[in-house]
Amino acid sequence: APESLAEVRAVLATMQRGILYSTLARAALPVTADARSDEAAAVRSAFQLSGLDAPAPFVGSPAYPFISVARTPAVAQRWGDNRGNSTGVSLLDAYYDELLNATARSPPAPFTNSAPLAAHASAQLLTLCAVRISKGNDVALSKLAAAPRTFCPLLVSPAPNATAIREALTVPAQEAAVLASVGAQAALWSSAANMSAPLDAPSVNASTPSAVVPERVQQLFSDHLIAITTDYEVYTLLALDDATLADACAQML
Ligand SMILES: C=C(O[C@@H]1C=C(C(=O)O)C=C[C@H]1O)C(=O)O
Repeated sequence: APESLAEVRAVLATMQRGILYSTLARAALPVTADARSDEAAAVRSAFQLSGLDAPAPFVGSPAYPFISVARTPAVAQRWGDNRGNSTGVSLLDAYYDELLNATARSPPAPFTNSAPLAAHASAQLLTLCAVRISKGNDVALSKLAAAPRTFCPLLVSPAPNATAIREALTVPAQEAAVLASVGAQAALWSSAANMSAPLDAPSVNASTPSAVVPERVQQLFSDHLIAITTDYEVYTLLALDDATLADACAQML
């Protein structure tokens, strides 16, 4: 049987912590224009050389293609997202063209050999993002197992409607909870601790700004990770083979 949704969400929460820590690690390193384009090229080719970068979205099972495919309106619509909120770019491009520059409030000046460290922090961050997205597979299977009456009628149709499937998979309250916790963690973990706070109720020194801009970390999740994770959930259900689908839907009868 698939994992429960609660179990999968606990894994997503753990991935989120890893993504946050990698964001903080990268934010502690220099971001110059040169370093940015050199690093982008190095990280891009590392992902490609890994052999896991597929030419089309969602081809095969490796996690990596999701971060290098531009989420154009056509791609978003293919996975049932008609809300017109496609970014038009890949996560990788958004990271190097926008997010990296805007996330750290005051990156340090370059120092000898800072470039490899910075590239490694980014590669780790992007890898964790790809793994987080790949968990959409488990999320979708647990939702199907928990609510066959909702999903089976949508899936057995000869021409399944991606928009209806996406709507059934989308949980706005959970998205809001994820974004709230991302914002809180980004602020708390990158700020100076309030040393007089009680141990069981940590807080930050409000007079010192956090090292990263929480809204930019939330943007990584709202514009990219949640959207692409949901794409992969839709893909997973559309790609189920007949035997698996019959099995999942048998209990409904
Ligand atoms: C991953 C889930 O599915 C969707 C995507 C979410 C996410 O990426 O965090 C959150 C809620 C759902 O809209 C989930 O329900 O947990």
